[in-house]
Amino acid sequence: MSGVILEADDLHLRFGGVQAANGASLKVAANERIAIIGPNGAGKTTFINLCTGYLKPQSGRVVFNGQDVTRLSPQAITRLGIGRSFQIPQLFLDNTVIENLLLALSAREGSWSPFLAMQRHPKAGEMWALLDLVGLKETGNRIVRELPEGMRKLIDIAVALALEPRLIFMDEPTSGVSSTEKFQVMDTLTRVLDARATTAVFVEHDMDVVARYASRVAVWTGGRIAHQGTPEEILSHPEVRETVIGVGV
Ligand SMILES: Nc1ncnc2c1ncn2[C@@H]1O[C@H](COP(=O)(O)OP(=O)(O)OP(=O)(O)O)[C@@H](O)[C@H]1O
Repeated sequence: MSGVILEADDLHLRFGGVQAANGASLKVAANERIAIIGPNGAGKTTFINLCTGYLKPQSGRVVFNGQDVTRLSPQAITRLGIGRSFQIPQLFLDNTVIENLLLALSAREGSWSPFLAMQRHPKAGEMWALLDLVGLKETGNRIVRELPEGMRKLIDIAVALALEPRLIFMDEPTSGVSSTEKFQVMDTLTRVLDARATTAVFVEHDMDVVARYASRVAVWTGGRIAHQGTPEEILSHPEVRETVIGVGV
């Protein structure tokens, strides 16, 4: 595979009696859109946590752009260019959208800008441009708590993108989003990722979303990949249909 930017190699992590990563390996090439699917408890979130520094494996390694990042902190990994968004958006609910974006940026720079100085932040212009790109410019001054889940998802992703990652891991970008909003959220997201040449790996339970937006699908079971291929190959694979899709992924 050419243009590999991230390689996770043979990751193992056990929580008590649960082998959450059991030889998890994945190569990610620039500009891919990889969907990770699999049953509950298969180790999908654990894999994201291992690649983004939130968990450390008992063995195996993660290499990003030729650098071993396995033991680095989440902040150090973020600074190197790996972003992530969460299943439940990690936002300051009582602050405005733009304050959330600026705080993320301040955190990356290792500073803590007081909220009152936010609007004068040197990057404020850039943040408004990013909000415009995700179609949320009108909401910049709204308090996050007041916004619907679909918007919060996009804001959480915008917070990750504010840090200008080359690669972003997204844990269920459409969970909690209504079925009418999900394609809108994903269309916006794809447009922004394309505009910024950002590679993406996302956990997804919605097979319509997988079919429409993934360039490759990795099927997770028992802490590692059981199958991978194009959406067409994977979504028509008899074993995947029976063991993964059939159980209500
Ligand atoms: N911090 C933890 N401590 C103990 N066990 C954990 C921890 N995190 C995950 N696990 C266990 O590891 C296994 C894999 O969990 P993980 O959340 O990675 O699965 P998942 O595929 O993301 O599931 P879901 O689709 O439900 O989000 C599960 O059995 C889970 O209970």
